[in-house]
Amino acid sequence: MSTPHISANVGDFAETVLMPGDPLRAQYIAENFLDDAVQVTGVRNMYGFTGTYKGKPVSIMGSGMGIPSMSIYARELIVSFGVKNIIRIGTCGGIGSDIKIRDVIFAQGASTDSNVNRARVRGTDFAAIANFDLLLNGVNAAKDLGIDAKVGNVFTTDTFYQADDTFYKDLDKLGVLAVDMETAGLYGVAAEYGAKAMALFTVSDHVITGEATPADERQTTFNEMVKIALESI
Ligand SMILES: O=P(O)(O)O[C@H]1O[C@H](CO)[C@@H](O)[C@H]1O
Ligand SMILES: O=c1cc[nH]c(=O)[nH]1
Repeated sequence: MSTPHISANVGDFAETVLMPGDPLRAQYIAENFLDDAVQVTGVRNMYGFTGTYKGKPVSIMGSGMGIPSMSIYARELIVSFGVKNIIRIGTCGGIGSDIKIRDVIFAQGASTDSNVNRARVRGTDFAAIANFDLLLNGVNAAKDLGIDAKVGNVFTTDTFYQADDTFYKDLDKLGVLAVDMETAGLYGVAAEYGAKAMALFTVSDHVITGEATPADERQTTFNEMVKIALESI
């Protein structure tokens, strides 16, 4: 059975799917972290894989960039392939003054400049929040691995290149930790279709200070986040 964007059979995906934005990162994770990983979809080169981690079935699939792309894949995974848990593993821009590049951040909630969650409930402000169990398991896994992760509100934007960069300073005053481009949409889709979702990121750059992770270090910090996500399952 296939959907417009996923060519796979029912049962090809595990109940838990980890989703980085980049499909090549999905492939990297499948090849380096899973046992017996097989590719289960590849429509538009948005690769998805299923294998096991420490004996537990798990899938990894790219989400693409932005709420519309993530929302399409998350909905199809939940509604057509029976996926119960989606864990976004992404990169983000740091906002808070105590946020450093390479930090790991859990998105407890996701504010947004997108209209998708208002559209869900008659124009009201739906609070896009992580599933508590997934969040708790993730935070505990980070602790067990000795990784000092931050937990809090993030901001999901439709606009990677902000016209007015003082915008981030206003978010900082409200205690927002970081910016990404998918999480508020993922949390809304999961709530609408009865699945659990949670997102964690590594900070690739700081949108106020301009500091950025050197390319050769990105893989190491990315690996830590993947390990947290896999250990949390
Ligand atoms: O690294 P990923 O998961 O793609 O996440 C971040 O990187 C992309 C922007 O460069 C956006 O998708 C943003 O959310
Ligand atoms: O969405 C993102 C991700 C990383 N850095 C940003 O500025 N935005």
